Amino acid sequence: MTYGSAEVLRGVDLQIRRGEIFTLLGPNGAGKTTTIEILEGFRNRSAGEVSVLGADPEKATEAWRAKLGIVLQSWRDHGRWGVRELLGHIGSFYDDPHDPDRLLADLGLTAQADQRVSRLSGGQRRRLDVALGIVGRPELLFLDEPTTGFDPEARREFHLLIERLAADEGITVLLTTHDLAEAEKLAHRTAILVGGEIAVCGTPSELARHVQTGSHVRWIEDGREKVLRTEDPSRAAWELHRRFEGPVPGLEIRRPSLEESYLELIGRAA
Ligand SMILES: Nc1ncnc2c1ncn2[C@@H]1O[C@H](COP(=O)(O)OP(=O)(O)OP(=O)(O)O)[C@@H](O)[C@H]1O
Repeated sequence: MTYGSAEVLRGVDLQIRRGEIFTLLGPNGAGKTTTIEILEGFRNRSAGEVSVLGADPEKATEAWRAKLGIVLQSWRDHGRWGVRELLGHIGSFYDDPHDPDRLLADLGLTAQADQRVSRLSGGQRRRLDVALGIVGRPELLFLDEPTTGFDPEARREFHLLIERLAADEGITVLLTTHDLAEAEKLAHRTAILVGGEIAVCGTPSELARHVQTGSHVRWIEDGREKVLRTEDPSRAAWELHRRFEGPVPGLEIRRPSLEESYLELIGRAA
């Protein structure tokens, strides 16, 4: 995918299964939003093939669009609307919408039903965003960085909600995030996008295996900390022991956390 002459996606090859919670993880500018905008049919691609629910998003029909739920990164302000009123209004565009009160109850927004949207907290607005995304009973829900700005409690509740939607309603969820812990917690599978390419794709344990390669061996030499990344830390320690002709000052061998490995991966690829 190119914007003018700038190539921002290169050979992104993905298959997402029905009923799956799939996260697209990556740093700022990795191409996550561009990818999902192409899948949503909001952005025309410059090359490649795309099929979403059996159709090419560029040739989308209204019937195809009605099967999607879309929660955008930026809030489209409907601040003057009442919460229930807005949900009922958006629902009226669909054939078989959810009952607004039921949905508000499911999302923990019953107490806010008669409030103006502009009065909601950030977390409540995000939950309303999700309610708006699912009111038409979509088969596929796109969520672009849904938990940005959430406190830990709101994040946890949101994760439970997404898990429930996938389990109870069989909705396929594609969610973008910067947060590795979120992807690990929530996703059946995750693709890490770095610089427009998929660096790794798999289940949380596959991700850990791919990303967490090697150990860090640290020691002090000439008054400075040295770090070696290696697949064979015992050999490295043995060689250091020989070189120092005895105990190695400050020797430490540690397997990096998944978070550290991820940061290293995106740092290396950037
Ligand atoms: N309309 C546009 N015109 C030109 N370049 C764009 C446009 N939209 C995005 N880009 C560039 O494409 C690249 C990918 O952007 P994109 O928004 O897809 O990344 P992202 O992974 O969603 O980032 P973030 O996490 O910051 O939202 C970036 O370098 C960005 O500057």
